[in-house]
Amino acid sequence: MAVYTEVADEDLAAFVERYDIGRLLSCKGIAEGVENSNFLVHTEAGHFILTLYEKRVDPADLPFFLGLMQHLAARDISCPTPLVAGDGRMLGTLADRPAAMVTFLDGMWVRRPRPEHCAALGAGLAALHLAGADFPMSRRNALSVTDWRPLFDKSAAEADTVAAGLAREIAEELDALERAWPGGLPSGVIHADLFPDNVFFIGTELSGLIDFYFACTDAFAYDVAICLNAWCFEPDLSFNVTKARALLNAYRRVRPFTPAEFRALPLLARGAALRFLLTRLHDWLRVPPGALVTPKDPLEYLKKLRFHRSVSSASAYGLDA
Ligand SMILES: Nc1ncnc2c1ncn2[C@@H]1O[C@H](COP(=O)(O)OP(=O)(O)OP(=O)(O)O)[C@@H](O)[C@H]1O
Ligand SMILES: N[C@@H](CCO)C(=O)O
Repeated sequence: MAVYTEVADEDLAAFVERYDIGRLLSCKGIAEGVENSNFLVHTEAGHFILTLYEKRVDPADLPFFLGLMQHLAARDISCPTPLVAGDGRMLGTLADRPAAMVTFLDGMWVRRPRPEHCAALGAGLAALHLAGADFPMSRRNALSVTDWRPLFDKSAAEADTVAAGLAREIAEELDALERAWPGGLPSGVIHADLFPDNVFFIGTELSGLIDFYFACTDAFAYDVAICLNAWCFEPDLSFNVTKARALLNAYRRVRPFTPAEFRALPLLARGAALRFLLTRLHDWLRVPPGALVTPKDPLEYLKKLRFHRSVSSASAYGLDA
């Protein structure tokens, strides 16, 4: 579920009136997503998405996220464009939460991506990286290599209740990644959570990228590694090299990899797998009683991590040097 906050009808109508989008006709809560409360708003001017930012989003980061979407949309990246209210602001307050309205994107996310989808994703990701190059703001990645150990510390004592030996395996992986994590790779704005449920398609054509609320400034190839993890494994968690090759080749046709990025890819993929293993483990151990949210399986990412540990070069991902 992702409607944590109920909004009174008159407050919603007053909020919508701040924008030049005609009268409010209807508003429905959206069940998907886990972080924020989202509503589909219909007005005389069309459909929009209203988001109320819940506690995991730091309000200080909102100008970065909203400014980034505005910047990318102006450079032909199909992403939600924040609406600007009559007072010139993109951010308002509704039901005591920071709130914004963005444009609605057509398309659906793909439950079982095929190589064609992975190729479209690769090209879209590279285009996003290029389009973000002149975005003037920056945001530190709050879930990068130096943040993983403090995050793990919160779950270490209970990790073995999820899988025997998990605490030790994560601790060893952390040691290895902290020692070897590459610095100095080409960096800029990355999405950092470009999973299939954040990418809309119409047929095999990519129609939109959403959910920029983990976006930050970090290595481009790390974003690619996140996508390799999220898009290129089968439901039985076997690695699909055809999908990886499609993703990576489409990416590099738009933005070629440097030799250092090429070499770093297996390590970055391990790091990306560990990042999602750790956030999922944290959430798995803290499901609030009675919550309607289904936590995501941390062990899926343990298996992906083990795969990347067995990889010695980017050619295992279908990439020729
Ligand atoms: N601009 C948009 N156009 C169309 N639908 C959208 C848009 N933004 C969000 N949605 C719908 O709302 C759902 C939830 O959005 P989103 O993934 O941003 O929520 P969240 O709670 O922040 O996410 P998550 O749990 O993935 O971090 C999406 O799956 C999609 O169905
Ligand atoms: N994409 C994340 C959750 C939302 O950010 C995951 O699958 O763990």
